[in-house]
Amino acid sequence: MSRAIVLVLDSFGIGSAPDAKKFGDDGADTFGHIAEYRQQQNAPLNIPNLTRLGLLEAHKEATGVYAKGINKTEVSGAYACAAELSSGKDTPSGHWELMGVPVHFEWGYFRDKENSFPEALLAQIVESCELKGYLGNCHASGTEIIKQMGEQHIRSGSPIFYTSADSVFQIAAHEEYFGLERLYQVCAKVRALLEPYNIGRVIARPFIGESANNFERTANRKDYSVLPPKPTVLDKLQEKRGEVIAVGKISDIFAGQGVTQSVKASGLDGLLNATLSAMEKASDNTLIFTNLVDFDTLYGHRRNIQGYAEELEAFDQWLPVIESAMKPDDVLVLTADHGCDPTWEGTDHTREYVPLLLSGQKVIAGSRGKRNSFADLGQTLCRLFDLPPMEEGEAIQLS
Ligand SMILES: O=P(O)(O)O[C@H]1O[C@H](CO)[C@@H](O)[C@H]1O
Ligand SMILES: [Mn+2]
Ligand SMILES: [Mn+2]
Repeated sequence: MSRAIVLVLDSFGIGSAPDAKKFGDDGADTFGHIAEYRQQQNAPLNIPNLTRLGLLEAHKEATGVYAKGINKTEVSGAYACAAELSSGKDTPSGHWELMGVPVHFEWGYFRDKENSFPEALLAQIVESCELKGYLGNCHASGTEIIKQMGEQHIRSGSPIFYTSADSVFQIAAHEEYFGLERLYQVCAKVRALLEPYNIGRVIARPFIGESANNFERTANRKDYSVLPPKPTVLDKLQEKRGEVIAVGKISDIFAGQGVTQSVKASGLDGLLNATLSAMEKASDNTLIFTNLVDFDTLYGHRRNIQGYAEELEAFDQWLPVIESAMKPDDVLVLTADHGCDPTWEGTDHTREYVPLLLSGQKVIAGSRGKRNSFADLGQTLCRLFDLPPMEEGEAIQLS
């Protein structure tokens, strides 16, 4: 009997995927470009533990070249790169596919950059949420739009609606002036009104502060996702009386489906401390599933290369701590849900390969090649937990 600890470094892509061109992302490489930037700064990325677990080799499998400036070491884990089958490069699709359920249908999108939302929908929202009006109604970066419209929002009481290349409806509002609970209520209503539009997520984006110079988003972000289209590994494990401990955003991403315990935490240290406490308590037959959101939200979307690099170095330092909390049969998995290259144009995700780095006492080191789908991880977990196989994905050989 085993336990698996799956850490999703949200947005940590390792090179443009075979179908990246379709997304305008040919040449994107979140990891490779961060490494290149740091080499140019004469401060090469210091990630000895990720390197030991096979990150450099997985990136080379994906791109054909080694990331710049990083010293190679002997690899002690199994490593692969995986392409995505799902139609979109969004967070729910990436996570569901990792758990064995790629998204084969097309999401609805609000593609217009301005006046993005249909008028009929906006009218319904205003009426059912008893709003005076709304601001935004465009594609935007969440931190920029609160700078631009936050003060007007406080004066008018109208929430800020925006979207992106993802299938999302995002609502920013001030935690105190508008009220956090009221924002959540509005999001829940919008979630229901979006039914005919096939939209993946509504995201509540609360913020605090008094003026454009000091508005700040808080950890009270909440995602209202639709249910995964089919049962995932989480459901299968739960059926077999296994435990699924979801840390951070994971429970929201699966709309609670298949989760037996949800632990909320924020920040890299907060999320990894919560993961460690789960590792201390969890019995056999448990999946501990953690999403590390800051890579994406604070650095990828903000196109903050140096911030992303430092977060990677901080994460690397955590790895020996996590490894020392592992039991002999535990398997640790490091992966990602899509890319978000901080050197790329715009502020959206990038279509990339993700790393699959598997380690633990029973894992034999070495390459596991290029995988066609993130769902190979789901199939691997099914085998590890002795569950019936998923419809998609090929299990990765551990030993
Ligand atoms: O710019 P912010 O608000 O961080 O939003 C980003 O986060 C959302 C979820 O990943 C994406 O749709 C993108 O728009
Ligand atoms: Mn994501
Ligand atoms: Mn994102």
